[in-house]
Amino acid sequence: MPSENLKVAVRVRGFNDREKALNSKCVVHMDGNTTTVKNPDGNEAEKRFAFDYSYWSFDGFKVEPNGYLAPDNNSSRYCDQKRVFDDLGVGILNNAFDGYNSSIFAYGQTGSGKSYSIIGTTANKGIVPLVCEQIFQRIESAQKENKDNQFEVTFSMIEIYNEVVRDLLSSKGATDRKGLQLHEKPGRGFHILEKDLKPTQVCNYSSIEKLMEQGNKHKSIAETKMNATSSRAHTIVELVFKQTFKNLDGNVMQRVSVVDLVDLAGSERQSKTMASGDTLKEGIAINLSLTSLGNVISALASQSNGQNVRVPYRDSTLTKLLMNALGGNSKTVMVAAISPSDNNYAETISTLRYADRAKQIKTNAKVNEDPKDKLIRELQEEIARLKSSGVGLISGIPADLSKKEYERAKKEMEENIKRQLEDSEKQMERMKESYEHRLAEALAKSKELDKQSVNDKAKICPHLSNINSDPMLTGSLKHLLEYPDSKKTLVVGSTDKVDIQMHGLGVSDRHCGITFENGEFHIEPYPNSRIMKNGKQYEEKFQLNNFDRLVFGASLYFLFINPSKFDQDSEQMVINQMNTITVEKIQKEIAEESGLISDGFDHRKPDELQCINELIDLMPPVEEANQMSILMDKKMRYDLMILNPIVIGDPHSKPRPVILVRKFGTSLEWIWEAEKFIDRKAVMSDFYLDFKEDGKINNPKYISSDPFVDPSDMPVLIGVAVVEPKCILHRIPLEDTPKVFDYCKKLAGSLHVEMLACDKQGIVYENIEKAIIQNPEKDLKELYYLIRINNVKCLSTRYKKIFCQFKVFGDENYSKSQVGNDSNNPNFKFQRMVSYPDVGTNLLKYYSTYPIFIQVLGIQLSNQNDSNKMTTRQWFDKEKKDKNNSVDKLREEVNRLQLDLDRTKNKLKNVETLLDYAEKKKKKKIRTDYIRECILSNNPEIMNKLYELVNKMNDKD
Ligand SMILES: Nc1ncnc2c1ncn2[C@@H]1O[C@H](COP(=O)(O)OP(=O)(O)OP(=O)(O)O)[C@@H](O)[C@H]1O
Repeated sequence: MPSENLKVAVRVRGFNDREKALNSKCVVHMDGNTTTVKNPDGNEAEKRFAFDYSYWSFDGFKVEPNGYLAPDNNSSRYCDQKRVFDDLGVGILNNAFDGYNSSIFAYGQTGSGKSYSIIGTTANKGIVPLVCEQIFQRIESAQKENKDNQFEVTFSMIEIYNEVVRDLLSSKGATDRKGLQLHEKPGRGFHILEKDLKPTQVCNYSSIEKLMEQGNKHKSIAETKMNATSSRAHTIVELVFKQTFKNLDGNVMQRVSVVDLVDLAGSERQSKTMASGDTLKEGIAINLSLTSLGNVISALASQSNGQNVRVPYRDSTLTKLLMNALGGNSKTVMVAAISPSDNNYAETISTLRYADRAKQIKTNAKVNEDPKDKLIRELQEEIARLKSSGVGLISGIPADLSKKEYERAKKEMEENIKRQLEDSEKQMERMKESYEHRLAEALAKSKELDKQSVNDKAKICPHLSNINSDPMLTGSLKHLLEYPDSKKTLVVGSTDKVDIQMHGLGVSDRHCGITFENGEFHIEPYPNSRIMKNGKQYEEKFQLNNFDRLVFGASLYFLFINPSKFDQDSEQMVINQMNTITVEKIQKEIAEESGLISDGFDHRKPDELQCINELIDLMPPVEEANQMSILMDKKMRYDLMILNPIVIGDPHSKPRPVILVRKFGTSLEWIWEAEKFIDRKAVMSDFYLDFKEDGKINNPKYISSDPFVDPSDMPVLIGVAVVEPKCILHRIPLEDTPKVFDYCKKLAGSLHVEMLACDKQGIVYENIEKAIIQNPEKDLKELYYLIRINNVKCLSTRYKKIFCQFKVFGDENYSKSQVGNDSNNPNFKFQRMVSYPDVGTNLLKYYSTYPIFIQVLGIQLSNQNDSNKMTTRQWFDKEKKDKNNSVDKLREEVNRLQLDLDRTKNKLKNVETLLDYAEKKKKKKIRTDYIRECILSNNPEIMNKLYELVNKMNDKD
């Protein structure tokens, strides 16, 4: 079989709710096999890519009554699941029957539609279920044709998270932290030993469906139990397909083909992780596999172009396992899933570039022969050889052999051949037996799965159904609310001694009770447990209604479903509800309830909406980090805030959510960018799992670098000072003492700054009058100046080693002053010469528009350390109480002010009415003591007296 290129398909989905709310524009166009992406900034040419297939699933579809998305008319360009299967899935099926290995892997950012193409939904099945479904249909017809043909299909489902491989079909294996070991075998690459990962034999599609259900369930459990994020995991479904049949010569043949279907982790984290620049993440292989896959693809592409480069398969678990799929014996397809939206432009381009490199890869698939098949073939050859050699020997018996000797040799030979023939036939028989035995086992297992299926029960029984950030995992966990015997309360908790076991951060051993009384379900939270219903936290018992959204602990989301209360076609109703409720919606509800986002959310400007969406996404991990801090008593607190980048001296960025990190009982605090926090949270989770296993914090990995906090000797931003540099365009010297403000816009100190125009040699113009340029637009051809930061006056004594940094037009990196002495008012005498030998319009515009932001940084000193006075939980409780108290105090103050204001308004009104009265009575003057009395009094009787007095007044009074 000649080598062939890896096939690449690109698929663009429709806008999701978030993109619609952001009023996104579609930047992707497809024409034939060409995909074009337009830069939303409009100042770049369109980028074009050509792939084997371009699938337009953006628009032009209708929803059929069973939920299937189909083209809305004959001329529609919409590409549905069937088309993808016809193009890619059928090829995989054919390969499997022809004895070739095949692999398909989906690449793209989170939410771009990878799982949709690979797995799909109940109504819109993807490649995996369709391939599995059709494999059995083909087997059935092949067996009808010839009863002797035997087919065997085994199924396995694994996940790679943080470089660890886990068996998703085993409840124990899915949460085994150490995972499965990879072994290398020459000629076979890396694989997992059968004793560790025993593929399950399957005999029909429904057993695969159930295994996938089970795999998803374990994936959801593993995600919460291990505090991991499913979009960072790679899922590999492997089908091994064996065919045993007689060839035209009547010889028994066996063909084995391996089909790998890979749903890769979201690709966007790769770039963001790298961008966060936090070195601590290297303590854990957050997504080493995806980075390595990129490197392997690049190397293979270079190899295909004739370059002699090493392919770094061994760098990661994923690349080891995909070694064959990518560069060896396999026919491979890659689906690049992209979002149509302008907001995702950068990610889309990066996905398409990745795919573009992948399409250059060449693979070399061969028809596979199973080792057992090889054995059979060898045996048959042996038999043939023996038969023929026997004959040869008989016919070639030396002439000098006596007749007796000849007869004996012939007999011996025949017996030998007979024995060997019997042995080989027995061996073949045994192989057949073991196949039948395994098939019986598979059938028994399939029946077992049937018994376990809670999905059927959930159609009639009230239950809690999980909501996952990966829509594919939503509904994969169901807790039935069944009350055995006289039980009135089902206890929910994290141990195996409760009725409903839930794994997840912040779920206590005994978290809450669910009671069924008078036809209604109620939840009673137990002390210190976090339970939310429809966005609101409850500490008292509350009632459940159909489709209530529940949060247990930090981030376990469930929907309450009581089918007995449905009056219509219940199943469809549940599916419809499930489809509309997402983790994002639940988080939005919580954010609204807590006042983090206010009314009018949907009418905000796209930039603001984007920022709020990012904030909503960060809420669960922030809650999880706080829970881990409590459980490990780390004395740390994480709070979300929106940072206006101008306050940190970055005028070119948009407002964004960041995390304020504080150490209780000290003045230490840090601001972490979202990317850094997300990476750190993954390390914290790993750390936490170690802690949970050992009960103590002793992993040497974290002794020197604690993921919960930054090292105390790391400089932090104290504040920013702003200098207006426009005068330097006129060569007018500037001496200023700008104030330094911190991120809360509080005064943090001041600087002494000078900007002095100079010549090319750095000599300051002495005659200022002569140096001045009236019209820089016309006359300024070159610009040289010195910028000096003479000293900093920092108001707080909680910093040492203070220094400044800034950028001016054209700078890539910051100019840094030297580090000051340990005083908080260091004298730097820092000076830098800035040179522009060619002044252009951009420079003039920049200096006239933007100030220079000088950042002041320093190392924090903690003036007090009361951290250990209380446990982290007590610190949280205290802050909550203090906040409530301060809210109560504020409320009192507001009420008092309101009363004062009402009183003042009344008094003013009295004065106005008195003056109106006087005017009506044609009085030109009014006595001041009457007005004073009017202001002081609020009594109607006195007011009436005043009217009388005014009436009696004459203008001489
Ligand atoms: N071609 C499509 N047609 C209709 N809906 C789609 C299509 N592609 C994706 N979707 C929908 O978009 C959402 C996100 O898709 P999906 O879960 O497949 O993304 P993903 O890339 O696998 O994300 P993750 O990395 O989180 O697993 C899902 O609700 C899915 O049903």
